[in-house]
Amino acid sequence: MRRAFYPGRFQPVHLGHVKAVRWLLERVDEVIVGVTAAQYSYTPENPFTAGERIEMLRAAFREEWGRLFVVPLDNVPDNSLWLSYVASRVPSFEFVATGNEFVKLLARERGYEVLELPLWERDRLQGRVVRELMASGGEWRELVPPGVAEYLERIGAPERVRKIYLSERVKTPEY
Ligand SMILES: Nc1ncnc2c1ncn2[C@@H]1O[C@H](COP(=O)(O)OP(=O)(O)OP(=O)(O)O)[C@@H](O)[C@H]1O
Ligand SMILES: NC(=O)c1ccc[n+]([C@@H]2O[C@H](COP(=O)(O)O)[C@@H](O)[C@H]2O)c1
Repeated sequence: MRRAFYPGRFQPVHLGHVKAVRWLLERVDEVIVGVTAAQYSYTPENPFTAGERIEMLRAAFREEWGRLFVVPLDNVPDNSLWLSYVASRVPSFEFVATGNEFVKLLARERGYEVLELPLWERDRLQGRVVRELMASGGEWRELVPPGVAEYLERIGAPERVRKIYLSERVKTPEY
């Protein structure tokens, strides 16, 4: 059984994540999706709770669900201990899948094989862009899977993100 650990904050789930998971499922049998920074919510960087992010993942991966483990993981203060902590919380894995250079470094130093994820349309397919579009009243729906857009509307996500950005005085760029 070939398993990859794929970490991300999923704030929110977007079409880049969908591409990444499908790409991975062509190469491994199962993917452990680590919902990181699980202890954070209602902040500009992390507006959604871990539970909400898990609901988004299910909406995005209904067909693939049987081959995924989705595990919420708090961030830990000491980076050198992060992957040991992760290994104690999730099913066993041999690969770490990421496009993030820092995660690659930590993984290689712990002896994991890294699956380097290609990035799709990175200028627009990133969580920060989706959040900023929500905050500024822009068109964010086309950047996420339809089921995720529906879910985000249902929980009032654009309104939440706008209020968080306003209360934290986060500067939103003009789109
Ligand atoms: N456009 C994309 N194409 C492929 N993989 C992506 C894309 N965007 C993010 N990923 C992958 O998903 C993981 C990170 O997910 P995460 O939700 O934390 O990041 P993000 O979309 O860059 O969010 P943020 O802008 O909030 O930091 C990384 O391994 C990254 O390589
Ligand atoms: N010390 C830690 O807890 C630690 C270290 C590295 C990455 N992480 C998490 O993994 C995520 C990796 O995803 P990104 O590719 O978005 O950076 C980070 O956003 C972070 O939440 C946590």
